[in-house]
Formats: sequence, C-alpha cells, structure tokens
Amino acid sequence: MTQSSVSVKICGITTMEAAEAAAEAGAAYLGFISFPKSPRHLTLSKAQELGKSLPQGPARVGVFVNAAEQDILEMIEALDLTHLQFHGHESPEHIRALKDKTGLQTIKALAIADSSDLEKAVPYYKSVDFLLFDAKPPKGSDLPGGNNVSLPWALLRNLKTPLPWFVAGGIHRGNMHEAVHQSHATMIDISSGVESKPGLKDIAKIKALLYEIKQMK
Ligand SMILES: O=C(O)c1ccccc1N[C@@H]1O[C@H](COP(=O)(O)O)[C@@H](O)[C@H]1O
Repeated sequence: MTQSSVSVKICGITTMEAAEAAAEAGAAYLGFISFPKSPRHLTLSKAQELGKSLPQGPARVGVFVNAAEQDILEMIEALDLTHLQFHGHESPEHIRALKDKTGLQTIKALAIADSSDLEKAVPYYKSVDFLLFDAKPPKGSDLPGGNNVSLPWALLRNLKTPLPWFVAGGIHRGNMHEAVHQSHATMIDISSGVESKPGLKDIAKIKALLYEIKQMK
C-alpha cells in the first residue's frame, strides 16, 4: 500500500460498513460522535453493538462535547477507544484528569476564525496530546463541529505549536488538496465531506477520498 504523508480521520462513523470501508481504504483514525444533538450520535447500545467487531488498524476516537465522565467511560468501554476528542468547553485541567484516569490520548478541538483564536491553544499545550482546529459553527447551529464549514486554512501555515494537530471542517475530495497545501497540515479530519446527507456516510466518497490521499506525497 502506498503511504501518504497525510493521515486521515474519518469522523461520524455510525455503521460497520463505513468503519470497514474507511479502515480498508487507509484511514488512520475512525471517529465516533457521542453528542445527542448530532445526526451522527451513537447511542450507548449502538456503540456496544458496533464495538463488538470494529476493524483493527485505525485508532478509535470518541468525540465528546462537555460530556459527563460516566458517559465517556461507558463509550471507552463500548468502543475500546484509543483517543478522546473534546469539542466543548473542557478545561485543560479536566482533560488532564481524564487522560490520567483513562490512559488514553487526548485531542482538544478549537474553533478558529482568525489568528487571535490560535492563542486559545496555548493553555492546552501541557494537558493534551493533539490539537484539532475546526471552523467556528454558523450562528444558530446546534453543533460545535460537523457543520461542513471550513476555517481559513492559511492561518495554520505558520503555526508554532509543540503538539501535532489536525485540521477539520468542511473538507472534501474537491478541496482537500487546497486545505493541505494552504495549512501545511499532516492530519486531516473529515465527516460531512464523505456523506450523502448529514449522518449518512457515503462509502464511495470515503473510498475515493482515501484513494486520492494515498496519491499525495
Ligand atoms: O460531526 C458532528 O456531528 C459533531 C458533533 C459534535 C462535535 C463535533 C462533531 N464533529 C466534528 O467536526 C469535525 C468535522 O466536521 P465536518 O463535518 O467535516 O465539517 C470533526 O472534528 C468532527 O469530529
């Protein structure tokens, strides 16, 4: 298999078919949303069902928004998660405590509209393992992520941070080259861009996007 220099997280997985397609096509991370307002929300029972036979290989990321600790622990067990992604107002201390308790890798998502927003990452430098930069949600949206909106990618180009980071938000096959080129990202996170409608992953889009990523050097 050709190795791309860009790692991909396919987020918002709700079916075994999507998980297998993403794993088979080379996704490095599979993301599972635990947020009831999301069209991609996985109930605990659905997560337990999926967790029984998820493909080996990709890391498994649980995505949480100001979630209760008990809910996080249950999802860790159901999906055998390797990473916890925090997409709400979780403090560095709270994430550090969850990391210490679970031993899992942690990702803090931050909403970025201009360069001043990048400062929001600094307090997390010593508490998390990865950063994830997403666009600010449109006014009135119920979701802090998964809105199919892009941030100004070039803002990330000269980012100086000690942590590895993902770029997320509104990335799809048609703009991923530009997203990578402008941001200099080595990890990208995609959800809406591989769906046929919110919450419904499109297997052909997953395969095509990951195939094209493999061709990138
Ligand atoms: O996807 C969701 O529904 C979601 C809900 C709550 C928090 C985060 C969510 N998704 C995250 O959003 C980005 C990708 O968004 P896009 O759909 O590609 O624009 C990614 O970090 C997801 O984990």
